[in-house]
Formats: sequence, C-alpha cells, structure tokens
Amino acid sequence: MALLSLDGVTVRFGARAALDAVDLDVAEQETVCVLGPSGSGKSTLLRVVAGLQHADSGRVLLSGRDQSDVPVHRRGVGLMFQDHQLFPQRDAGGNVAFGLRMRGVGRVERDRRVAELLELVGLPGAGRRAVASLSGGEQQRVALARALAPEPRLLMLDEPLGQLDRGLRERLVVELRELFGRLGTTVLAVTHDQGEAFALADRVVVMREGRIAQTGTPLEVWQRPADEFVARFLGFDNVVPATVGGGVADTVWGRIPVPDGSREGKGSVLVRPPGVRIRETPDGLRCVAETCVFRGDHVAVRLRPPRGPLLEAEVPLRDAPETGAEVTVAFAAEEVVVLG
Ligand SMILES: Nc1ncnc2c1ncn2[C@@H]1O[C@H](COP(=O)(O)OP(=O)(O)OP(=O)(O)O)[C@@H](O)[C@H]1O
Repeated sequence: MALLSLDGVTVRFGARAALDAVDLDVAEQETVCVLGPSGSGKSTLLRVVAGLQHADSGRVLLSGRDQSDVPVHRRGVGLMFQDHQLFPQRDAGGNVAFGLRMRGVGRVERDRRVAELLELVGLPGAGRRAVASLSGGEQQRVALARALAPEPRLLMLDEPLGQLDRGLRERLVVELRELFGRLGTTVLAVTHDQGEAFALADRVVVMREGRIAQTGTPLEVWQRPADEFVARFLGFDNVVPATVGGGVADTVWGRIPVPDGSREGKGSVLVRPPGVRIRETPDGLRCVAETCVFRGDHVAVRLRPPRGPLLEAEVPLRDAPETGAEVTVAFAAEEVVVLG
C-alpha cells in the first residue's frame, strides 16, 4: 500500500484551481520530487498533504487512512520550508530539540537524539552554536535535523535548497539522497530546479497549472518527455511541429528520422542536442553556427537553419565549428522523441 495517496484532490482559490483532480501515490521509502513552473500548484500540494490547506474535493490518505478529520500535528508529517525559519533565539541544538520537547521526550533522551541528528546532518558537536553564527548551508542542515527529529513517517521539503548557492546545493543534494536512503525516509519534495529534482528523486512529478503533466523516473522523464510543455520545461528547445510517418518526421528542418515504433500523425518532435550532428552529408541541413559555448566536456552550438527556429547542438570539443561557419547537420534518430 502507498504511504501517501492523493485521490482526485482539487483546491480552488476563487475560480482558479490550484490543484485540479490530482492523483498521486508515494510508496514507503520513496523520494518523489514535484517539479513545475511558478504557480503550478507545488506548494499547494504539500500544504494539502500537511493539512495546512483544505481540499475542496478528493481525499488525502496516509497509510490508507483518510486525513480529512486529522489535524496538522497528528498527521505525522515533517515539513521543511524554503526559508527554514529556525528560531533565532535558540541555539542549533534547541532548534533540533523543539519537536521532541513538544512530544514530551525527556531531557536525557532529547540530548542524545539531538547529538545524533546533528551528527547525521554533518554538524557534530554544533548543538551550542548560535543560529546567527551558522552559514546558510549549516542552517539548512539544522532545519533538516529539526524536521527529522520527530521521526515523521513522511518528510516534506519545500524548495529545501532554494536559497543556497549552486555549489553547495549540488553537494547537499547528494548528501540528502544518501541520508534518506540510509534512514529509509519517505520524502515528498518540491522544487522548481530540475537538476535538484533529478538528483534527489526516485520519481519526479512534473506539474502544469494544477495538474500532473508527467510522472516517471528521472531517466524516463528526461529521455521521453510526454509533451512539448515538459520538454521545454526541462530546457529542451529543439522542438518543432511535425508530421510523422514511415520512420521520418516532416519538419521545417527537413526530414528527421524517428525511432522505430514512434507514434504517427501530426504532432511535434524534439531533437535532443546530442542528436544534432555536425557532419558533411550531401542531403544534410545547411546551417550557420551562430554561437559556440564551451561547456567543459562539450561545446553547445546554436545553429541557424534556413527556416524554422534555431537548433542547439552538443558536439565534442574536437568537432566544434568556428563561430559564423557554414556547417551541414544530420539528425540521429535515437535522440529524437515524438511528443504527444
Ligand atoms: N492562499 C492563496 N490565495 C489565493 N491564491 C492562491 C493561494 N495560494 C496559492 N494560490 C494560487 O494558486 C496557484 C498555485 O500556487 P502554488 O503556491 O501552489 O504554486 P507553486 O507551484 O508552489 O509556485 P512557486 O514555485 O512560485 O512557489 C497560484 O496561481 C497561486 O497564485
């Protein structure tokens, strides 16, 4: 049985549905990341699960039990918000101890748990440190330890690393994943950062205007975005209208080979940048290399074709053209996705 189930949950603000008949299951020990643009309903989803927001229709179930009459503090869910809201007047240990104190855990046991949790989040011995003396990343860890302290059956994170700089975020996300795996925590996290979601999640849920646009493992969503919205949200810009049939897509960029078994008919296709190959072929698409940006292990090349939108190619360093050069492009079917 799923630990968390949303069954047709709708939340309206005036005429607008912030959540529109959302169905979602989160399994025991699974980490699910909800991803989507601003205003797509991510925070509302967390709030309705926590009991901070009333659902206009549908049900929220935890371990199969309808939560509609269960108040926030009895749901057994932990929440950690973006601005982590530590109590500034308490030291790090006092912050972590808060939930334990509320639950009447005795002092000795409390001190032991606080030390253990601070150790777990990589801040051993930091119990006496004033909140103001901690860096952003350290505060984030204290907030995490505080959320974990009451051993919630479901931990919910809202933009957990939102305010930290990129390097720190990338490090912490790996630590979090490792930590959740070790503890067997069930996690529902919300982020607008796809890199963070893909690094943290067993499964990602992409939201659009209160609905789930796609759900799948990070690899599934990355390899096969369900539609143009998801593809563009993931940062793929090589999307054009197409008519697909007989193993090719007819597009403004010419005929593009598609993988076997692709859906036929009118729609659109995505060509992932590594599938835009710069090579001399007689029937290739002639383009001008407008910009070339060095990206470490490859070069991102923006190409202007004779018609249609710009094309982005990802080419090995040795194949990078000169800016302004005329090149010929061929498409690799394995990097083409026919979108729904
Ligand atoms: N209390 C509220 N009153 C009225 N409208 C609200 C309220 N809370 C959220 N909304 C609206 O519901 C929609 C979804 O908001 P929500 O905060 O869930 O989006 P989000 O995906 O978390 O966005 P962000 O990434 O910007 O935090 C938005 O259109 C928002 O304006």
